[in-house]
Amino acid sequence: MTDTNPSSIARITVLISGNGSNLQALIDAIRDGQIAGRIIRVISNRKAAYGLTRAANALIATEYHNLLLYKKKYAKLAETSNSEITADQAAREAYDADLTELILKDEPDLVVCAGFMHVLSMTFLEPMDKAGVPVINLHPALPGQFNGTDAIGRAHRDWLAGKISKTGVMVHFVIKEVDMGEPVEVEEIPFESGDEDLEKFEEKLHRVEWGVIVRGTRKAIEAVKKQKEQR
Ligand SMILES: Nc1nc2c(c(=O)[nH]1)N[C@@H](CN(C=O)c1ccc(C(=O)N[C@@H](CCC(=O)O)C(=O)O)cc1)CN2
Ligand SMILES: NCC(=O)N[C@@H]1O[C@H](COP(=O)([O-])[O-])[C@@H](O)[C@H]1O
Repeated sequence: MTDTNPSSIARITVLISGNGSNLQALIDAIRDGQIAGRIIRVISNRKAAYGLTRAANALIATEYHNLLLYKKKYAKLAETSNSEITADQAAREAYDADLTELILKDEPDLVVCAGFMHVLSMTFLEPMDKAGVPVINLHPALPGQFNGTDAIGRAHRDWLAGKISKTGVMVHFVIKEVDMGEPVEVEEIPFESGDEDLEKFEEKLHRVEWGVIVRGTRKAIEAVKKQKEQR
């Protein structure tokens, strides 16, 4: 991508699992010219993800990539094989390899995990790295804190227990170790009186996320551009 031609528009693939409010923040930011990019495909690991509807409404290509099909296929294979790895691990690795193929055929410049609730294995990360396509993830916690699922609930409980006084949101590069990749954009959220209600606090945190995912995606695109110009 260079600044003087249309290919300066970054091709972005977004992975989701749910409501898609962060996907919507990206769609709106691109529409408003805040991100020099185009979402070329939205892929969900859950069929009922409302984010698929948001993508379709924005005329973005969508795909449902179904892990269950792989689990059924490899459970059957396991009955007749003495493979070292479990059927579940084989299913996940095959799923991830096919997910990579699905993504790379679109020739994206960047992949954004926006509430993608699936731990990615090396059969995804290695080919993406080899293809030079960075993967970033939005996580509702500060670097090194509350990795994994239910990060918001866990932070909120620790605050109520007097263990912490702040949490936050980050966008980070995706590596094998979940939520341990280099941060790209971080915003702290100090807990305040009135945050005792978890549902209301989650709404406050989601509003912070919508800004962090836009700034983090923009920074990642700038890093990709710089890297390509240095080649
Ligand atoms: N290898 C990596 N994969 C993913 C990362 C990462 O940093 N490294 N980030 C995640 C997103 N994520 C947290 O930000 C996350 C998503 C899902 C899980 C998890 O435990 N998933 C379970 C299924 C849970 C469910 O279906 O509700 C699983 O995959 O078995 C942990 C962290 C994207 N992937
Ligand atoms: N570990 C990853 C994780 O917890 N991601 C979280 O999933 C939600 C997706 O919301 P959305 O579907 O409305 O964008 C967001 O809160 C995001 O931080």
